[in-house]
Amino acid sequence: MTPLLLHKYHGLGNDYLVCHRSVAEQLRNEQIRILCHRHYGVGSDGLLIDSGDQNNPTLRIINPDGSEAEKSGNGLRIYARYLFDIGRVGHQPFLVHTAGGDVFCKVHEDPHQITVEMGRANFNPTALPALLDLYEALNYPLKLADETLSVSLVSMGNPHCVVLVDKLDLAEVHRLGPQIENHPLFPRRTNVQLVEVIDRSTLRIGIWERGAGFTMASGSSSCAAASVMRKLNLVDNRVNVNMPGGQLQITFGDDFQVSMCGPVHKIVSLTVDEDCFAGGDDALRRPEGNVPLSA
Ligand SMILES: N[C@H](CCC[C@H](N)C(=O)O)C(=O)O
Repeated sequence: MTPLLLHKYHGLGNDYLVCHRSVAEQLRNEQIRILCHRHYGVGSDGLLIDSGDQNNPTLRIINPDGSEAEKSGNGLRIYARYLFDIGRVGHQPFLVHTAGGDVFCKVHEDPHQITVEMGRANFNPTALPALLDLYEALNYPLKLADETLSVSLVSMGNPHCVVLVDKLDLAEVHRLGPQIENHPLFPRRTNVQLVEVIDRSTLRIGIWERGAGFTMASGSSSCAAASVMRKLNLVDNRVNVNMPGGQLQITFGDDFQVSMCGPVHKIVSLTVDEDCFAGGDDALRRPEGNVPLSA
């Protein structure tokens, strides 16, 4: 086994491990999940795999539950900064391939600031996918076990279900997030955002990520929430999205082309000891967050 060299970065507290595909190819899906575990591994909201070749940067995104995401906004900003740090790119905009579409990234003169052209917000439910034969699903009544919610669906290359609320309550994100993430309407599950409109240029959002759960921030969620609020004419073309981890700036071009700008910070480069995996898959049956009294 060649050394398992990893790099850890975060975008507004949405933290990711980054590795070259030559490292990822040595890892089983269960081992990636252990690496993401907050107590038995390095801990992260996912693994970013530097795929493609020297001149065709390609990003794969693995969630902590082992599922693969089509796109990640914070992940793309982190990947762009990683490519800058290893000297693969400079300050000129460059193309990155993802399963959710090709995007242009730009590392600013201050390399803590990265802009990503995230593509066009797609309001057609089949783009998520969602099992709805509708052209758009805005203010759609989504039936849950104990209630019906008014939701709006949008794809940023990955799926999003946006819930407009009068006042953001993060406890509601924890309560509703898993129910919506796993709703049968979404054959590949979905990311979830609860959104409070502060004014026509400011949102507060809470995020429940597909395959990751509650996160401090999410780039594609910020784009999704802002796009739905723009579609509903509740915000203008420049929106500051506030999350527990901080703020991203979202800007709309023609036809709901979405641009996202925000920070990235590097935490550490490290080599993982193989002993990390010696405990087998037991770690995957252990709690991640605050350990419950009945553990
Ligand atoms: N869990 C997400 C991918 C990461 C999204 C988020 N971290 C971002 O910054 O966009 C999904 O399965 O679609």
